[in-house]
Amino acid sequence: MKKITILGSTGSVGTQTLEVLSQHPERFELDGLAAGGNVSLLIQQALRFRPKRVCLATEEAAREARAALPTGIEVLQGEDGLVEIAGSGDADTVVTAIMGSRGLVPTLAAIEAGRNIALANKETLVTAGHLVMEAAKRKGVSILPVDSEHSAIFQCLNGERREDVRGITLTASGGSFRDRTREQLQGVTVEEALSHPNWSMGAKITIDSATMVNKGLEVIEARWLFGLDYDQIGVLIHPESIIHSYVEFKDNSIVAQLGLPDMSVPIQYALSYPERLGNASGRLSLAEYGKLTFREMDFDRFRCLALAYESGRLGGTATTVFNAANEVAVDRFLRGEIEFLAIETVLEKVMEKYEPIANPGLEAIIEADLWARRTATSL
Ligand SMILES: NC(=O)C1=CN([C@@H]2O[C@H](COP(=O)(O)OP(=O)(O)OC[C@H]3O[C@@H](n4cnc5c(N)ncnc54)[C@H](OP(=O)(O)O)[C@@H]3O)[C@@H](O)[C@H]2O)C=CC1
Ligand SMILES: CC(=O)[C@@H](O)[C@H](O)COP(=O)(O)O
Ligand SMILES: [Mn+2]
Repeated sequence: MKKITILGSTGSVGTQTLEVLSQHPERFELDGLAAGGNVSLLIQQALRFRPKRVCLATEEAAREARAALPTGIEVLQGEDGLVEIAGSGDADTVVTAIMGSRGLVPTLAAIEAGRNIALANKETLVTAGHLVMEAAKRKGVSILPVDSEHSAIFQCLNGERREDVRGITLTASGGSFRDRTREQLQGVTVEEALSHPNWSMGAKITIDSATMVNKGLEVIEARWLFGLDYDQIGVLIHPESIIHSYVEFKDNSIVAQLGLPDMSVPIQYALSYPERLGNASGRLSLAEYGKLTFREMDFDRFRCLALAYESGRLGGTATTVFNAANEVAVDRFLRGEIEFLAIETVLEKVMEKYEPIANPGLEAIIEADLWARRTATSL
């Protein structure tokens, strides 16, 4: 029986992870759950799955959960509770499904405690990939990708020699506005931006998909997960989201992973690896699709992707700052404070003002993250 802790259990990835667990009760047992403010859903989840401990973001939410849950379920609270739930207990695998760089410190705590990581929270690797990968290597734990593209690459690389890899290509749906010109992006609404053509996901990643920041974060995530140079990581628009990504080898062979756009597959694989388990989700029929289409990435149209590559190539704290500035800009857009196109402007201005630090430790990372948040808020 594999014991699982989920950070971010009430979100899109978190709820789908619990569905995977419920499909395989003979294989998985829940150890801990952590959520932000959705107390009623967390209580329902805890009553159904009976973890040993849960955590909520605030004291008020934790009090409400304590009143509703049996005494056998310990209720923790805040950032300290999150670190405790990630690093103590009996979990074999911690699923990091919190949004944002807030996931970094609990992920490091889980690694230090020897847990394997099923990593959905890409912002963790963008913020401090070198620290996470070094800690994982030192502790001998696996970082198993949940992000669909990285799960695809991970599957394509299975049993292959790294020196035989020429490069990888991450596919991008193009997001909510893929058929619009830049001019047609003036004045788009939050509701329009939240309407993803293929995936149902949390608000922040859906906006990232529309700006193409999501693919930028994924390029940086891939650099750390697979130890590649940025020149070896390409992006291709694939509107159907059926080919989840592919690897090209030096003999010109391309190996791709295909499937319906359904996160239960990569979530389950990260939990069951190296085994594959049955999945009640739909099966892909290529005959039904008939054809799959592709378009060259346009870096002038999707300027944020170019900025992500630039920050990745600068290295050090540049990606920390890129990520934190983006988190603030997306939040401001979602609250109606800035226009959609201003997300890009905020990113450009913050990056222009910043001088990255090479090989930063955790303290320097946290400082850079806070600086970027303050700067992105003030623009
Ligand atoms: N959704 C998807 O299909 C995919 C997502 N990802 C990545 O996975 C991560 C999660 O995405 P997604 O599930 O869409 O996001 P959601 O916004 O749907 O969920 C975020 C989760 O984080 C929780 N949370 C927020 N603040 C805190 C806090 N202070 N302490 C503890 N938990 C907190 C939320 O709790 P609450 O709701 O209770 O406030 C919620 O459970 C992101 O990094 C995203 O990029 C990657 C690939 C696919
Ligand atoms: C499901 C998943 O992994 C998301 O990151 C998804 O890839 C978003 O789609 P696009 O960024 O390709 O629009
Ligand atoms: Mn993805």
